[in-house]
Amino acid sequence: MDEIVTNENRTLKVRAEYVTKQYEMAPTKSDKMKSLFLKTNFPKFWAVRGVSFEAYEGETIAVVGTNGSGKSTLMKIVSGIVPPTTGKVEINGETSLIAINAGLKGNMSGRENIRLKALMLGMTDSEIDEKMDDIIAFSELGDFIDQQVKNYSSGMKSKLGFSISVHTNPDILIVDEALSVGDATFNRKSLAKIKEFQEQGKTIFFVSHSLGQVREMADKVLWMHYGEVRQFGPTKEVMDAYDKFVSDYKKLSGKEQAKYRNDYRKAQQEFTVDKFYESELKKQRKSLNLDVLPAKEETRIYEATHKRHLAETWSKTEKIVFTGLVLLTLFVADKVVLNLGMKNIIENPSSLVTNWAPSKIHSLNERHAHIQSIRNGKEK
Ligand SMILES: Nc1ncnc2c1ncn2[C@@H]1O[C@H](COP(=O)(O)OP(=O)(O)OP(=O)(O)O)[C@@H](O)[C@H]1O
Repeated sequence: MDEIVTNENRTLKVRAEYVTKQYEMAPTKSDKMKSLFLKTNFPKFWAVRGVSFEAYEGETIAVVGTNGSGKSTLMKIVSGIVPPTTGKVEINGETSLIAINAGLKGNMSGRENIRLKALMLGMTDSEIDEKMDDIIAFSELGDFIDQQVKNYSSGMKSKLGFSISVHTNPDILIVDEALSVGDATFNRKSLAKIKEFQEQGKTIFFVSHSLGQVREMADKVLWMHYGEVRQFGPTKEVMDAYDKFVSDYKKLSGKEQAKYRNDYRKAQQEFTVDKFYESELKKQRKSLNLDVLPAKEETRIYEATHKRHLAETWSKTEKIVFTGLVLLTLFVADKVVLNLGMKNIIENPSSLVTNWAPSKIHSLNERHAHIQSIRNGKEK
């Protein structure tokens, strides 16, 4: 991404343009598998519909919205775990996603997970050795650190994930509800850590249902509403509008609420990139007070709104061949090459492609060698 600096001398860290994510509503896991490789007719819907925003160095952005509005999906796209269907996200720096369970391997101990995740995030062995005690102490897991993570409660997993991420010093931190599952003491400590990051000028995204926390911590709020950005701007302005929406919605009768939800869900099913392109053109023409935009700009918007992610353009056969090769590689490499876990890969095989972004290949190969040596050492 080209270095962009605002007139307040702030560097652009994340730019999302016309991002969408389409999911298939497959009822069971095996249906989901089938839909990856065979032609199926499960209904589709758009969990994210044409989201654009920019985030600068030093900004703390809260992502709010009702359940299922697309907050986590958007954060996974920003952190590169899930590819968008169309549109693009440009990142200037290293992201670290803290979500309950994110990137933790259940069949390994907390201590082994610390080493693995830290290696994947680019830390060297000696840096990890140096920070290991601090990470364990911050996580408050005590002797449980040597237990397998699959036996942890969700709060314990969140504490471990949070502790690892804040000690790996990312410059773009994405916290997805991890702040709400710990106990009160841990949450206070986590908030203090986030404030420390704010003072250091990092870019922070956090998903939260705690509206008080949002007002206290965020500079800006991104309000997601049924997959769209309903509003993005200064905290007070957006939160006042959000509070008003919540209180108006609560005043509706049960029947009216159901109609409201159904209308939006229908819009999520009927969304198309073509319709979105047309509405985007109208919006821009109106804001510039023009009947038509310059042809070059209309073409640019067409291409940007229709740009499909590589992983989403593959044919079913290509997916079968690629997945077969990947499963074989993972088997040989003892399933730790990308720290994704089988469940994630089955649910979202294309995440493998995004994690092999060209700029990361060199370091991932190096880290893989490290990881292998840890595994070999452990098995001796
Ligand atoms: N892998 C998936 N396959 C199919 N649908 C999915 C998948 N992941 C998310 N969804 C759907 O996408 C929509 C958005 O989900 P998402 O988790 O992003 O919402 P959210 O705003 O984070 O919700 P919450 O506040 O409840 O955590 C939901 O309708 C969800 O069911």
